[in-house]
Order: sequence, then C-alpha cells, then structure tokens
Amino acid sequence: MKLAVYGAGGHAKVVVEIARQLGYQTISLFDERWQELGETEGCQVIGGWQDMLSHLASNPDCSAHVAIGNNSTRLKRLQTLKDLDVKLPVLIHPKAYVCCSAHLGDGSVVMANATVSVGSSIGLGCIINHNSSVDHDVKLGDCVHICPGVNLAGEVQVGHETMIGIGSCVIQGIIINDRVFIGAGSVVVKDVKCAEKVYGNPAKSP
Ligand SMILES: CC(=O)SCCNC(=O)CCNC(=O)[C@H](O)C(C)(C)COP(=O)(O)OP(=O)(O)OC[C@H]1O[C@@H](n2cnc3c(N)ncnc32)[C@H](O)[C@@H]1OP(=O)(O)O
Repeated sequence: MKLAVYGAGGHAKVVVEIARQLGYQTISLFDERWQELGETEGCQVIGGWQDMLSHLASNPDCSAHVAIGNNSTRLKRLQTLKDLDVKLPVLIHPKAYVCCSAHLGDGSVVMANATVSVGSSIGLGCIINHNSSVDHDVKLGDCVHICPGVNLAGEVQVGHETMIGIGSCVIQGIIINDRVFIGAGSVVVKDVKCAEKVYGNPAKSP
C-alpha cells in the first residue's frame, strides 16, 4: 500500500508511525520545506505541494493524507484532493477504540488510546489526538483538532476548523461553533460562538 503525506513536521511523524502500523509500505512525504528537511521519521521528503499532485496523478494506486496541524490549511489542501478524487483513507491507530456505529470522514486520523464512542459523527480531516475521548452522539465538523487528553461528553457539537486545546473537557450537549480556539486545560460549560478564543475553568473569552 502506498501513501503520500503532505506535511513533514511533528504531526506528520505521528501520522507516519500510524500508517506503518496499518501496513503502508511506501510512504512519501511532501512539504514546502522539503530541501531543508530531507527526511522525517525515516521517510524521504521529496517535494512540495505541486510535486505531490504530480506524484498522485502518476500513481493512481496511491492514497493521500494531509498532516498539517493548522486546521484551515489542512481543510484547503483536503478540498483540493477531494476535487481530484484522490483516496483519503481514515487512519486509525490499532490501539485506538472506534465504535462500529461511529462515522469518520475522509482523511481523519485517530491516534493511540483515543476513543470514539457510539453514534459519533466526525467530519473530513479531523485529528483525534492521543488519549482523547469523543463520547456518544458527538458531532464534529470538518478539520477539527481534538488535542491530546481532551474529553468531550455526550452530544457535544463542534464546528468546522475548531481546535480544542490539550487536556480540556466539554460537558454534555454543549455547542462549540466554527473556528473556535479552546485553550489548554479548559472546562467548557457554555456554548461558544464562532471564531471565539476561550480558556480557563470555566472557559471564557479573555
Ligand atoms: C500534539 C500537540 O502538541 S497538540 C497542541 C496542543 N496545544 C495546545 O493545546 C495549546 C493551547 N493554547 C493555549 O492554551 C494558549 O495559551 C492560548 C491560545 C489559550 C492563549 O494564547 P495567547 O492568546 O497567546 O495568550 P497569552 O499566552 O498571551 O496569555 C494571556 C494570559 O492568559 C493566560 N492563559 C493562557 N492560556 C491559558 C489557558 N489555557 N488557561 C488559563 N490561562 C491561560 C496566561 O497565563 C496569561 O495570563 P496573564 O495575563 O495573567 O499573564
């Protein structure tokens, strides 16, 4: 199995490790800094975005993943790949637990020790990071990042391109809108409006 990964930074290292666990034998990395990076996690970084598109065009059996931490950049790149009908598999670490009734959008990644519970629906290109839990009937939009150690209670809704900072928790039924930034270690007990940055316990705007 072949995988082309866009992005070759810290997040890409974790993605490469998961892809290897899942049996991808040929992993090619692409990043605009490819000349300075050389290799990441034992994989050669062989070009930038245009090179990745050429590589995918000449290798129709190759799947792709966008391993960029920035949610809006990740979404733009994924939309281009979707328009080109590139295969964008969901990457689930063998030590993650994803219920069979959960739905994961193309290009999402679920890291080790994360749990995605019953009835959850996760959009395109989401990152469900290490040791996080997404409880029953949670809905995530596209390119949401659930950082390590986050706990989302049942029926939480999270909008597109939102980042929930490391170690935060969100009580049941809360609605967090698009492009929100929740600071590390926050306790979210009220709905959060679009593009707000909130943090603390209880989480509030600064
Ligand atoms: C695998 C991975 O690495 S995934 C990446 C995980 N990373 C994260 O989750 C990072 C989340 N980022 C944060 O929490 C950031 O601190 C932010 C975005 C909330 C705030 O960043 P900034 O806007 O730059 O705020 P800044 O650092 O200037 O701090 C402003 C004030 O808020 C306080 N503050 C900042 N973050 C937090 C927080 N999470 N909780 C409580 N207080 C905070 C600061 O102590 C400071 O207080 P002071 O004015 O009394 O000194």
